[in-house]
Amino acid sequence: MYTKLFNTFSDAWSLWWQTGKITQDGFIFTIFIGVFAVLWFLLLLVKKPNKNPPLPPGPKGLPLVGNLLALDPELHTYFQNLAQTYGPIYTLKLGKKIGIVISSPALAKEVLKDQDTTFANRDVPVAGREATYGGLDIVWTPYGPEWRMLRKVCVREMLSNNSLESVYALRRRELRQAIKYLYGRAGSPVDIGEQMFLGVLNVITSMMWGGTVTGEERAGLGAEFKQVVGEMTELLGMPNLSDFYPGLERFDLQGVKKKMKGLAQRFDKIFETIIEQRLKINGEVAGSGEESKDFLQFLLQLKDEGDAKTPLTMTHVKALLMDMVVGGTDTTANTIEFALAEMMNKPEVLNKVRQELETVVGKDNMVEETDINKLPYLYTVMKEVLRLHPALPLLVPHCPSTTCTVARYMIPKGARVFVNVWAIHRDPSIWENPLEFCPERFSDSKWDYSGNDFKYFPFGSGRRICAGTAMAERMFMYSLASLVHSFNWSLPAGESLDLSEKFGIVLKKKIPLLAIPTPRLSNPSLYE
Ligand code: HEM
Repeated sequence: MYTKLFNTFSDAWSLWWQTGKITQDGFIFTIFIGVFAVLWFLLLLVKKPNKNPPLPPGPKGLPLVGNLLALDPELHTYFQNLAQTYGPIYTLKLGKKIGIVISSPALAKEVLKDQDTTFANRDVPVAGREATYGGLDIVWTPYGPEWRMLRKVCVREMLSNNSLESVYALRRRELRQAIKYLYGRAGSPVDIGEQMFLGVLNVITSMMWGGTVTGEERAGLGAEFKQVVGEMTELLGMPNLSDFYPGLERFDLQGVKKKMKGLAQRFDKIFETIIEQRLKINGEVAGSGEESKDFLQFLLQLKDEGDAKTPLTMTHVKALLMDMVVGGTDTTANTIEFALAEMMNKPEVLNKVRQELETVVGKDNMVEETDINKLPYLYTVMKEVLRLHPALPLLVPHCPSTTCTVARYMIPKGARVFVNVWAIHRDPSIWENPLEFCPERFSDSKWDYSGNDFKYFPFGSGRRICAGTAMAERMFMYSLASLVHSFNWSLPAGESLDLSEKFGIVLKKKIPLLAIPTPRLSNPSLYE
């Protein structure tokens, strides 16, 4: 058989040579194709086809460290600048970790809506774990039954509109307290962020366990608590080597873990004391029907009687208290501070808000929370400040639970995904004069922050959307309306307004706003 095949082949060979030049050209072509086919076949054998799509593009990094050395601490602006070069999705190599940065509405939608279940997880940083008893709170618990249980407990019992309605008296009391304090400081500069922080903290702690900070303690403790929460949110946003090289965690080279441990312990001591006192009182009044009706009481009851499949432990109780204190205070207080600063910088906006308040509330009355639904212009101020200074500029980073594809790029399981909502809110292709503070852009109420529009989503979107939106909205509107209605505001002599930001997981003013209140209501007794 081989002889027959050889003969056929050599016959064809001589025929080619004998049929002249054209045949010789054909021969060379055939040889070329043959060699090419063999090489291609060999290549296929050596290199298996790569079915995985590539990672998104990104800046070249150095061996071992990747792009870590180039990171700027002001991550939101740094990420925005890189997006100009690498586009709306890019990769950063952060030591052993892959970071993915998303900066367009279409891709934010793909991550937070189309593939929400996959991305509803967190890559828990060492600082987050240290602050929340090992990540046992709502913010850091992975998506699943435990997270659902924690979120349901908080939203239903504390943060829903119905629960909030039932404790309006607490908010009113705390806000009146704050206004009275400011009245006492008339003519002297006050730290607006600090006072608003204390106001929100008091509302939250009184909703949780009935405790507040008043009188003499107010100034001192306000500053202390604000500093502790501020440092915690700064550590949560800071790039930490222990997150990028898990093997280095035990060395804690930047001291992030140690610092966070110290800060968290300060709150833990308060929580322990309060829980201990409550358990003692509960023992004393058991069965008399005189038990407290606050959030802590509900949690302690749930701990004893809750679902056996997903139990609520004492550690969960403390982690939830930590979430409310850390997640609810700085976010809301910083937003109110930015709003007053932006309005003082644009007196025409401040005057418009004031006029609206004079019409709806009048100079002979203090603002009530029921008034806030009748203040549409103030509402646009809130939306605009949340556009320009979203409290969480990169949301809380998300993390896919499995390797997946976004925009034809591979996003590996466990990557840290930053959605740069700050950059989307300042994108000139979406917003006219994006850097200008202009509440009127929200006049047609086209935009809301329910998480359905990926051009504007200051509270996030999807399963992990902020759990405290209703509370933030009420506290912001009620506090800002009261500040503007009750006082005229001016800067200390020789000071100028600074509107720059400082990055942390929660954005804050680089320079705190110090402003002087001058009472403006008709009757001093209103401030009592
Ligand atoms: C102006 C005020 C606030 C803003 C702008 C804000 C914004 C956000 C954002 C962007 C997220 C992350 C969403 C994501 O990961 O995709 C978040 C999460 C969260 N927020 Fe807020 N927030 C505010 C106030 C509050 C308040 C007052 C509370 C509670 C008292 C609160 C509780 C939470 C919690 C528990 C989470 C974690 C949700 C989860 O992972 O399931 N926030 N918030």
